[in-house]
Amino acid sequence: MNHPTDAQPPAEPRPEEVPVGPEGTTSAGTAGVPPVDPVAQAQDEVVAELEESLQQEEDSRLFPYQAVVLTSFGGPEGPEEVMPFLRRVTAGRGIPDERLEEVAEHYLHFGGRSPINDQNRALIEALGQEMQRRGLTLPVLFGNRNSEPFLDDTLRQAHEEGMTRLLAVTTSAYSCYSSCRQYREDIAAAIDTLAAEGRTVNVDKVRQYWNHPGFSRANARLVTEAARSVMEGGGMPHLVFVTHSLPVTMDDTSGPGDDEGNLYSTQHLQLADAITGEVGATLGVELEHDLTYCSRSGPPSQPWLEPDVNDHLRALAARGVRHVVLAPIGFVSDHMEVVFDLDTEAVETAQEVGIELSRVPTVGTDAEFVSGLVDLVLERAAEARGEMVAPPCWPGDEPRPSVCRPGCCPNLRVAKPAACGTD
Ligand SMILES: CC1=C(CCC(=O)O)c2cc3nc(cc4[nH]c(cc5[nH]c(cc1n2)c(C)c5CCC(=O)O)c(CCC(=O)O)c4C)C(CCC(=O)O)=C3C
Ligand SMILES: [Fe+2]
Repeated sequence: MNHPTDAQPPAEPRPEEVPVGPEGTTSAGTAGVPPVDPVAQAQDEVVAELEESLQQEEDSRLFPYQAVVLTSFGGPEGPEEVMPFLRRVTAGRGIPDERLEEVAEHYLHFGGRSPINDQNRALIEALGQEMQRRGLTLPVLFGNRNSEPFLDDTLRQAHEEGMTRLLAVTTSAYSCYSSCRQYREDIAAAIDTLAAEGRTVNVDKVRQYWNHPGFSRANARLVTEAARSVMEGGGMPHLVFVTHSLPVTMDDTSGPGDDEGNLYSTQHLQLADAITGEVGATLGVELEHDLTYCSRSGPPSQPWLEPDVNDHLRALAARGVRHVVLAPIGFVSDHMEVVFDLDTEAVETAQEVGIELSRVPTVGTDAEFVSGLVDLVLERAAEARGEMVAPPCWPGDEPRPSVCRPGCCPNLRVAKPAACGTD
């Protein structure tokens, strides 16, 4: 470990503190060995002790966890992986074949390689660096739901190395079945697979972080930068926020219970409003904004959240809007849904209708976001130790629970066990 720069230098030891060697002699003056300066040696020992106690104190900030697991969707990394990946994602889900072939085309258009795993490896690297900077020594592992490295393999490897209490950080910020419970079901399935091999592993999860400032404020800053450069070019930006569409029934049931619901769309609307207010205040203008959706799938007869981002760009153009800042607040990195559905399709639509589109980057490995994830890890560890925590929130003052409540964001097709919750 490096010496912490802000630590006090060890005090000069007094003569009576100079340690005594095993034979009852101080090491100075031992015959045949060059004389050792007893003061310097004592200082070294004091430093070593100090470092050890610092180390223990540091590790206790993450107690009881032995590793963080970045838990993500996964994606193919070569053309031969595309169809097996898509079949895994859609198993038992009634996605029409035409839709699968169409999605396979999107991947093949990029050489059959999704950027998502590389982006997650970069995030793991950034998380590791930020933890190291703060003197936190936990390993950061990688486990996917739909592609290698699979979550169960990662947990098995961790167990083989003696780790049994892990903390999942997912690459999904909001609340709905696809963004939360489905991850929890896949974590439970991985835990079950290991249990069948006689291995016991516990996994907790950080709260959904749509309103953790590390995520929300980083998004606000990125949108501000994009809007500012449109204004510097003489345009008036119209803010279009975009997220993954869902079947309306999935949005209706997102959240703590049937009577509440619509948590997914509500969270996005609240964040879009808050960011718009923030950008406007920073730039000294009143900006218009809307929330739109992308990446719809499922049969046409099934209603999904609307408006589609492409339809909305056409409608805005018809109203005379010329400059759109497109903010993909629903996504954490520039993966396939962003590079295809937005940077390919939406960009084409904008060109067709004469809109100048400036696409805001996703949070990716933004330092504020990465630092926020480390804060979430520390927060969850403190919570697991039974300490009082004051979870920071923006917008609003309601953090999502890190242990999901019974029945939240239900699986509408089959009931399955889910980890990190009370049901
Ligand atoms: C809310 C949400 C997120 C955001 C939260 C999160 O990040 O988890 C997300 C992320 C992602 N979705 C992804 C890919 C896919 N999603 C699909 C299908 C679906 N997604 C849904 C929702 C979401 N999806 C839904 C309701 C479906 C319908 C079928 C079902 O109910 O499951 C399909 C099947 C084909 C199709 O229908 O398009 C694919 C291939 C990738 C990987 C990208 C890459 O490879 O770079 C990522 C990050
Ligand atoms: Fe998806």
